[in-house]
Amino acid sequence: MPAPPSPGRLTVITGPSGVGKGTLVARLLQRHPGLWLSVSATTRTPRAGEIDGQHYFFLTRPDFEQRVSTDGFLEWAAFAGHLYGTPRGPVEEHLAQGQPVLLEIELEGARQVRRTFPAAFQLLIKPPSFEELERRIRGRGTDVEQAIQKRLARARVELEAEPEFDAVLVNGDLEAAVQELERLLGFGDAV
Ligand SMILES: Nc1nc2c(ncn2[C@@H]2O[C@H](COP(=O)(O)OP(=O)(O)O)[C@@H](O)[C@H]2O)c(=O)[nH]1
Ligand SMILES: Nc1ncnc2c1ncn2[C@@H]1O[C@H](COP(=O)(O)OP(=O)(O)O)[C@@H](O)[C@H]1O
Repeated sequence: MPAPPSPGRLTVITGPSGVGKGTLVARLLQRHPGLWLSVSATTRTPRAGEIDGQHYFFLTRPDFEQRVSTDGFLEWAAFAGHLYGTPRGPVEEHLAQGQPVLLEIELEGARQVRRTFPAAFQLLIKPPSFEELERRIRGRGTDVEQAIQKRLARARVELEAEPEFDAVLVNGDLEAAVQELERLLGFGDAV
């Protein structure tokens, strides 16, 4: 059983698109408001209902590249034709204040964090099956076919990286998965 997230602990959550990372993290944050979730920057266009500064910071590609050149990202990567990055300043500030920090990022970013923050806890979320993953991406209704195809192709690579992770969580039954996530992060039975 891992120790409760110590003050200033960094946790990385990775997993294929549509596996339920956002859903799980939202439930976790509701139950544990002391956790802080990093808001990423991206060059992709907002989906219906996504708010700039809340779900993502939506940047133009030149603005994103400018921030790369000034070392403004803790990590960044290309995914399905767009760029995604973790703004460095807020993460460092929250960690310095002793607050546990969550990053919800794809595989290449997780690998970069493994190099720069080797003490970070790295968790892979898996679907019960590939067919269920595809059902969830399609059922979400947020992506055009081309974006779905890119995400499914990438999903196979991400799932093959399982041995790189400190822990693996299968998101089958949602409530059971939230409880397992709490256990893995050291919250025990606390709700
Ligand atoms: N490396 C990296 N990946 C990110 C970041 N923010 C989000 N991602 C990942 O980018 C991928 C695509 O995210 P998104 O376009 O929101 O699609 P979704 O995963 O299908 O909801 C997901 O795997 C996210 O975890 C980031 O700051 N850095
Ligand atoms: N345990 C689960 N069982 C069934 N559907 C789920 C589960 N977790 C998430 N979903 C659904 O799957 C879809 C993708 O979830 P989402 O959180 O957007 O994934 P991600 O952030 O990993 O791309 C959403 O429609 C969500 O409601």
